[in-house]
Amino acid sequence: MSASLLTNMVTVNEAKQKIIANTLFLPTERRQLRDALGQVLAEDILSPISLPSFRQSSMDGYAIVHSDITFGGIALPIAGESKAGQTGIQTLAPGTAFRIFTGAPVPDGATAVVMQEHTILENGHVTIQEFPVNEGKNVRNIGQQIQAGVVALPKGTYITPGSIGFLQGMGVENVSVYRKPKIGLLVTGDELLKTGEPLVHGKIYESNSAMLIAALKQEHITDIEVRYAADDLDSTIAALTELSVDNDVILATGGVSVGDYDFVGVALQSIQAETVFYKVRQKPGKPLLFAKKRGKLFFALPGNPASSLVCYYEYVLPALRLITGRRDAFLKTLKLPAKYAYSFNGERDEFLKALVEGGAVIPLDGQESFALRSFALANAIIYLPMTQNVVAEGDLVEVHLLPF
Ligand SMILES: Nc1nc2c(c(=O)[nH]1)N[C@H]1C(S)=C(S)[C@@H](COP(=O)(O)OP(=O)(O)OC[C@H]3O[C@@H](n4cnc5c(N)ncnc54)[C@H](O)[C@@H]3O)O[C@H]1N2
Ligand code: MOO
Repeated sequence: MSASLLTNMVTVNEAKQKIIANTLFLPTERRQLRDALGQVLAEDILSPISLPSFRQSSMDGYAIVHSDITFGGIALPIAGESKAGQTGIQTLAPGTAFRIFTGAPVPDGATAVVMQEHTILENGHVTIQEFPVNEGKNVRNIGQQIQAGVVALPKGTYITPGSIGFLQGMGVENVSVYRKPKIGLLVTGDELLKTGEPLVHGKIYESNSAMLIAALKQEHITDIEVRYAADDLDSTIAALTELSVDNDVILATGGVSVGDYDFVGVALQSIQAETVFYKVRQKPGKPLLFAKKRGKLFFALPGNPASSLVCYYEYVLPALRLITGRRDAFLKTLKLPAKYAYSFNGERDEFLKALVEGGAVIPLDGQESFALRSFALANAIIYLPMTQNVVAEGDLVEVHLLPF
């Protein structure tokens, strides 16, 4: 690896700050609301209508004038019916009741709805057993949820199924959102076999690409171009060059350390990507490299599977979220008591695969960077800075929740 790549190792915090400082929003696009799940609004959405847009009954029962009910047991003649979907405007005369159903328009003049469990129906009359009946009872008012013309959802909102339901309910069809990134994924390593190929001595089944594609899918990112490069400089340069044409973010796995066959760093230099940092004072994932070129981001992830995935969650995922307009870019962080003692004496901060259970966090067995069994069972990562290298049972530790 050439001298200029051997920059000083950065700390975890410095690396994260550099990612924040080097990410720009991707362009926006207009999308059908129903296709915008997992994207971020690039505009304030003003409510085109009030919700509800007419007075609605929230119960099956009888619409009345509440002041008619001066004592319990008053009987009112049933003068009409309002059912959900009814479009004509109806008017209720004082001293009468309307049969009404949930979601139906409350007739003009009616001031309350009495649920049918509080009534007795006999000979075309309804006896109201409730007293007093408060004005507005069981009536959803116009604009009670939201008034027309106000901000329904602000720019920067992450679109969830709840957001889609809310906007759909006010007739919104299209929204402006930040585009999802296109990802180029470079897999390097002469030892790698595809599933189905016979296992021979010295070879392993390639697993990082499936793992990273799955992680991207959890972020609703599916536009992924995968290339494989042999462990030589020319094919690594060729693959990175091709992946840089159409993609916004290029991820490489493997070949980023100092071995004679680790070409990713040099190849990135050859294509004039500017190294932002190389090597982070962390375990696992020390040789992580972050570079950029004309707005495109390059992450060279260490080949060890657990290192790759830790670096994805701690650095790549936040970068992907930042460029797509998300404010909550980093994994959700909380402090929890450790269920078991743990200590280390290395000179790097540690990320531990962990399980949050019953209000505590368990560091899992098998933290080596080649081992994925612990990751397969984990729902969180414990972050231990070097200043907290001895953890006693019950000590509070920083926990990063994995997305599920
Ligand atoms: N002399 C030194 N050697 C190493 C250092 C160091 O500082 N000095 N750092 C070690 C650390 S820490 C890591 S992490 C690894 C990173 O190595 P590379 O990124 O160059 O990755 P490779 O050598 O290509 O592979 C490492 C390991 O992972 C397996 N691998 C790679 N790709 C895949 C894949 N797609 N699917 C499954 N497994 C994969 C590969 O077979 C190796 O076992 O370097 C240390 N060495
Ligand atoms: O930093 Mo490496 O990821 O420990 O094995």
